[in-house]
Amino acid sequence: ACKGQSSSSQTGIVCRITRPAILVLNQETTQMIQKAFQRATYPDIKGERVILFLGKVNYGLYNIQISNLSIFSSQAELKKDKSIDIAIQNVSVIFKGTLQYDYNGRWLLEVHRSVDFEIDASLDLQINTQLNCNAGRVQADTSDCSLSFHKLLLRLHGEKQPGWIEKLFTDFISFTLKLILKGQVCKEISVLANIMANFVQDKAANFLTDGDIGVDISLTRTPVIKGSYLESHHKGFLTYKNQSSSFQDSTYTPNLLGDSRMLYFWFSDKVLSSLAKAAFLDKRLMLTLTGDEFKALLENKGLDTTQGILQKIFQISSISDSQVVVQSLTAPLITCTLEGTVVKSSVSVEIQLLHQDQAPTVAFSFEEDVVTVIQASYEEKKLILSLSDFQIQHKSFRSVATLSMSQESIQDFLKILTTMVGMPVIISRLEPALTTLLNSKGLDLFDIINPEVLTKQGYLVLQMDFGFPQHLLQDFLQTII
Ligand SMILES: CCc1cc(Oc2ccnc(N(Cc3cccc(OC(F)(F)C(F)F)c3)C[C@@H](O)C(F)(F)F)n2)ccc1Cl
Repeated sequence: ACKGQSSSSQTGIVCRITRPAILVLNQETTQMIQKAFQRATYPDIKGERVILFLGKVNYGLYNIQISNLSIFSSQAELKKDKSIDIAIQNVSVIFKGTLQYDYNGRWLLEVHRSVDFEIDASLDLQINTQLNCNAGRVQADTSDCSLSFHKLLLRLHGEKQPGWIEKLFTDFISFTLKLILKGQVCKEISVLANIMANFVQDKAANFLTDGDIGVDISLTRTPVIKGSYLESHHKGFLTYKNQSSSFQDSTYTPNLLGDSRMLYFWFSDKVLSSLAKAAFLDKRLMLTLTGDEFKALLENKGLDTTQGILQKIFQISSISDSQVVVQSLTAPLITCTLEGTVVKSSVSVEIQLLHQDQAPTVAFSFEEDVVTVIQASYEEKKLILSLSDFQIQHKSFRSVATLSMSQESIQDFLKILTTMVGMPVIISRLEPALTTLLNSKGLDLFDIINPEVLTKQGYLVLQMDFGFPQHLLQDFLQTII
């Protein structure tokens, strides 16, 4: 994916990160830069020079290590259609090591000296990061990485340092050191940037996978960088048992999302529909109530179980050995509208009699086509689903017992049963199940601020602010030695 930008970019999901988010994420830049300096290795610097009055001098700086590092500040800004420019000021770092030099002194006396040194450096870093697409994954290109030095001083331990060393350092060694620093630090920054990009990609893929159900989040195009946001476009195709199904969708246009909230996720409703289909195929859209649960539900809705059908039901099936099975007969169809998420599904409800030594038998069963309109919200780290509208289309009813009621009154009763018991129990089971699923992915660890779930014709938008995910950074920093 991505190479050569297939024109019909079938985008199912768009993630937009805006400037306010970049500022929050920038708070952790210093930790990343520190990590890069620490990971970098500094090769020995050896050489020989002819020094006035000393003749040929062999010298070498060995075992160069960082002894301490502090970073003053960093800024990040988005450069339209180009890169994320990160400027880091006043990195002050002290290197420690051993300087060894030897030369043939007067009367051919050989001089070998080894003295510990400290190099006191202060510098600025500029990293202009480009985001590319590589095999459907985000790739960070930080090759435009430059260091500018304010200060680079050599201090020798012990005796006063001979003038010629000072001159050698200033004229030559410092030049080599700057080259080495730039090369090593920028290389580590590139390594870390790509480890991080892979980390996010893998974490995101895991986020959108549960068992055999997954979402293909490979990029459909190179991430877009504008002045006030950056965004990535993903397929959003369903993968079920490793089969991927696609859909035609490129109804996304940038004006559908804003740039005042930190984070936006745009989902085509085809993504939601294919997830519902996978849940159906995975036999997740079924609910079983024990007879007792069913009776309790009826009672606390004030339904009289001594009248009409209910009386018949409880007459035939002694409560304890019966169960109610509710399930989807087809994959629900999900579409998004201004009113909310519309779920069309055909549902069957069976009241089964349980027997000791044989399969349950069905005492009553009925089928309905149900259309529900649902609004979702996320508060106190819990998903909340509220039903705003629904229609019930009665389809069929079967009963082992002969009922002395008209078809009409049976249908009315079933609609009441569905409305007062069926829907609420499905919602009340679905909310915690989805919340548990999200939390199993670690969503509850994120500090999500005032999340909103909006639906428009054909798509759903999640928009939110967030506090820096420290746990994610710690996770990430663990993955790198
Ligand atoms: C889990 C959020 C998500 C990530 C997706 O895939 C990717 C893959 C690579 N990068 C991204 N980015 C968006 C993003 C934003 C916020 C969090 C996040 O992942 C995570 F941090 F929550 C965790 F899962 F790792 C990913 C970044 C991409 O937009 C950019 F910036 F690199 F261009 N998303 C696709 C859909 C969804 Cl809902």
